[in-house]
Amino acid sequence: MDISKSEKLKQHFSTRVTHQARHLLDLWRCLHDDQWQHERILDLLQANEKLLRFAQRFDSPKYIQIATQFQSTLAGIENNNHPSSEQLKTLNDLMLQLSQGVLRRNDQGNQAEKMIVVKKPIYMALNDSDNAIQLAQQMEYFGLRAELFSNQDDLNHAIGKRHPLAIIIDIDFQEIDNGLTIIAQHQGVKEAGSMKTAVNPMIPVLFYSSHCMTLKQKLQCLRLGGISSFESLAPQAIITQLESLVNLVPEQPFRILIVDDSKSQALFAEKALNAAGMITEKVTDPMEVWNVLESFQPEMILMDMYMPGCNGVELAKVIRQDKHYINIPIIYLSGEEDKERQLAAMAEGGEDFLTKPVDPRHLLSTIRTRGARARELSQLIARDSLTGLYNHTHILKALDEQLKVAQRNNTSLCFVMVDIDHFKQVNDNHGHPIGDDVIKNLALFLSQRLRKTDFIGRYGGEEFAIVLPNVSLEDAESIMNEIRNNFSHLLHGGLAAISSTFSCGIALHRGQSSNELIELADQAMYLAKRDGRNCVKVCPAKD
Ligand SMILES: Nc1nc2c(ncn2[C@@H]2O[C@H](COP(=O)(O)OP(=O)(O)OP(=O)(O)O)[C@@H](O)[C@H]2O)c(=O)[nH]1
Repeated sequence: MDISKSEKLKQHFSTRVTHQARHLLDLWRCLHDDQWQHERILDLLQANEKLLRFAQRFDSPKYIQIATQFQSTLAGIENNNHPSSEQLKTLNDLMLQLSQGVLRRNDQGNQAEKMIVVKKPIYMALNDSDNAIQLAQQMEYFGLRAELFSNQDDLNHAIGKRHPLAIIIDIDFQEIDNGLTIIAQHQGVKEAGSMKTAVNPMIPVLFYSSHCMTLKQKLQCLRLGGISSFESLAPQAIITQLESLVNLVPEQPFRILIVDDSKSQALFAEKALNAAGMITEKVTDPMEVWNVLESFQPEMILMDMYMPGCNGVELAKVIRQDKHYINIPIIYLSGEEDKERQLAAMAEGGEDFLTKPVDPRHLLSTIRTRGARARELSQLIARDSLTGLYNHTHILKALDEQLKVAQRNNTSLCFVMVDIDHFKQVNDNHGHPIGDDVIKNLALFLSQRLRKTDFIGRYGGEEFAIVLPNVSLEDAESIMNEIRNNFSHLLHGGLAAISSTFSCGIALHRGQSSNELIELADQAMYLAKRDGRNCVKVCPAKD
């Protein structure tokens, strides 16, 4: 076989591996909204077997190893139908590794492992073709591929042939309300105005209207699978919405600490939570809570009210005195039926009160709702309000944590500083709102182009800091150069349409402390500014 033929075959299998990995990740993601049932496990096993087959033909050791381990862990679950916390942890780690591989780039430096990311296109049907072309161009810089349609027949044909990642459609495409009618046909919803739900999974749709939509129209859009409706074609908002659709990183399972002196009750709660994919740790001696809090780092505590030695309310009070656990939701689970006592217990720091015997569905829905809120809250605390990236404190925390991981596993790590060029002039010449727009676009751009497992933070005003785990200096430089180049083509500020550039300094971790590493990246960035800006410098410098 000649080289080009074998290369072609390799590419063919690499695409299949990527597709199959994405499919497996999708199945895994759906599982988190549901219970672990036998059929679901069989689906996962089947998808994983296929992935293993493709990976073997593509000769990819990394994917073979992930799929083999996934298979043996799943096979262990098959018999008793729901996973233990240990099995959940293993599976989750494997899915995380898989998602890193099929994201935008693979940084192993090994050609055989480099995957081609095939993403479904986005179908775009807008009356304003100039704006559609401009939006499509901007989307391309974010790695999103759009296919444009100027008539309904072509659009219908394309949807019939292949479902896109999403559709962006004018509600008045070609004629009034025609966009809504087209989508209703494809989503299997006949009466757009009724409460009927579609039979098949819906294609995500972003509805656009050049005029102010009525509430009735907005409701129609929602019922037709609309994830958003827009009255402006500003790329940033649209790309942010699309971004959530391509995010493949599996959500981390909830970590719940169960405190109950009754072994059988603790076991009952553990089984119910594990069966819903949550990781648990149980403590039957309340005096042990402190040690487990530290080692397990739970996101929520499910606590019995009456235990020997101390009761749940006292324990909740002590836990809350520690600033690390001040916001941790505590849910009491008890046979206490006296409402007054229940309320008194909640006033002492409990989030909710469930009376035994509790219906497992009630238990799960309480934990999911409280857990999701608690996660949102901690995200808000860790995030910068303008960009949604980690704030200064948390990016440094992420750097410290990742340095420990790199040291423990003997893996590489790069720290990156990014600073927008001549930003003062942007503000002075175009005003602060346009300056803010540039900052937001760069944040979105970095989030889009880097792996979801990288850590991106807003370090200061127009300065960003990035932690790239498992990346060599050469790869980090080439990624940041590609991002720098693409960013310089982006347009910001709507009608003002200005472009902007950034300078970048990268330092490779070689056993330094976090402060030393920051200092090195800063020095490299200084060199980038000194050498004319709009460039990337690395430290240690290349010979
Ligand atoms: N619009 C906006 N401006 C900000 C924000 N934070 C900081 N700035 C501005 O960013 C500018 C930074 O300017 P300088 O540090 O002088 O650097 P520069 O003009 O980017 O020049 P070089 O870094 O040397 O290329 C200052 O004018 C700050 O007021 C923000 O959140 N929004």
